[in-house]
Amino acid sequence: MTCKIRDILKDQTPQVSFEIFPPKTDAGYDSVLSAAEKIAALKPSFISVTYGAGGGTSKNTVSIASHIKDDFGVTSLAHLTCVSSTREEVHQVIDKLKEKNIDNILALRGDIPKDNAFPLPNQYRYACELIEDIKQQGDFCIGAACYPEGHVETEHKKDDISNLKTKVDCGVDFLTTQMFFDNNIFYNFLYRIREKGILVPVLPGIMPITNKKQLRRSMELSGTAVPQRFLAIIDRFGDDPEAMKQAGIAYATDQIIDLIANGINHIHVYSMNKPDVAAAIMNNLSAILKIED
Ligand SMILES: NC(=O)C1=CN([C@@H]2O[C@H](COP(=O)(O)OP(=O)(O)OC[C@H]3O[C@@H](n4cnc5c(N)ncnc54)[C@H](O)[C@@H]3O)[C@@H](O)[C@H]2O)C=CC1
Ligand SMILES: Nc1nc(=O)c2c([nH]1)NC[C@@H]1CN(c3ccc(C(=O)N[C@@H](CCC(=O)O)C(=O)O)cc3)CN21
Repeated sequence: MTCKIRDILKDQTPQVSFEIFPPKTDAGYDSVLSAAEKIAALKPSFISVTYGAGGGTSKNTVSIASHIKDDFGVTSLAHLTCVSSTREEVHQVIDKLKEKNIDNILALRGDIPKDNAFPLPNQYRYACELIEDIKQQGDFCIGAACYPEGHVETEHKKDDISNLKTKVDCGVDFLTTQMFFDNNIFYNFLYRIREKGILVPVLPGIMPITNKKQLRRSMELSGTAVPQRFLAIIDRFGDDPEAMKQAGIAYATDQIIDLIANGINHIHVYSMNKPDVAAAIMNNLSAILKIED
């Protein structure tokens, strides 16, 4: 049985998906798998598995994504980045994904590692080149990333949207957004891209910030604006781990409820490897996720 995310996204009942990252070393493998199992037990619409956040690659993404699908019974979305690999290496990973019958790939350029030369001659430069290769190699459902506040490397927001249109036209089935902490930024972005003819489903990406260190790391990755309302939370609760966790989960829940209230039915949550955070969010939404349109 195939389970393509583009088909899941046709369902108009509110649904939540989660993201996890593979271990940095093999020693962490079992604990990540156990977190994935607990998150899968919450029955999200799918679980995505990153591939070297902040640069680099991961040899465990394919294996974790295949356990999620085959052993834990939840659709998986394997991230694949192309900037830290040769074309040949990328083709080998695509082959492995095909072998394991993984239907969904999030095709990313990837973060540029600090000490690497970029772009390398004859290697990948943009996500759209990766998308073209994935399409040639198999029948995958392809997702890609988009940036409601503009990509950090792009000078003009309008260039970012025209680059996004080029990317989507290469054969993207759905988009996930970079994290944002103010829903108005997302609504505005959605309006602007629809106006430019980008019509694929867009999943807002919500990151529950449950400690101070994570906020710093997330800001480095995304360059996202942090609203005053959220800064006040960090200021007041940042040094009390339990209070910060509760406030971060409540803030993310509030964003999700507002999105669902405004007709956005599929939400991607960057809860990363934290089953307790994922469970708390699901619990906060228990009645809302049963509502039919
Ligand atoms: N869920 C996730 O894991 C997410 C990851 N990211 C990360 O964001 C980074 C960028 O990845 P992608 O969005 O896939 O890259 P991309 O290739 O779509 O865009 C990268 C930059 O190049 C520009 N660009 C794209 N296509 C172009 C073209 N044809 N001509 C000229 N300029 C072009 C874009 O405007 C942007 O500034 C990666 O670090 C990725 O890992 C971002 C959001 C979510
Ligand atoms: N530029 C960019 N690269 C990404 O890989 C990425 C995004 N943006 N935005 C969306 C998601 C969010 N991602 C994230 C977000 C936070 C952490 C994080 O907090 N990492 C901590 C903890 C790691 C650990 O516990 O081992 C870190 O310090 O790296 C990781 C990946 C991955 N994704």
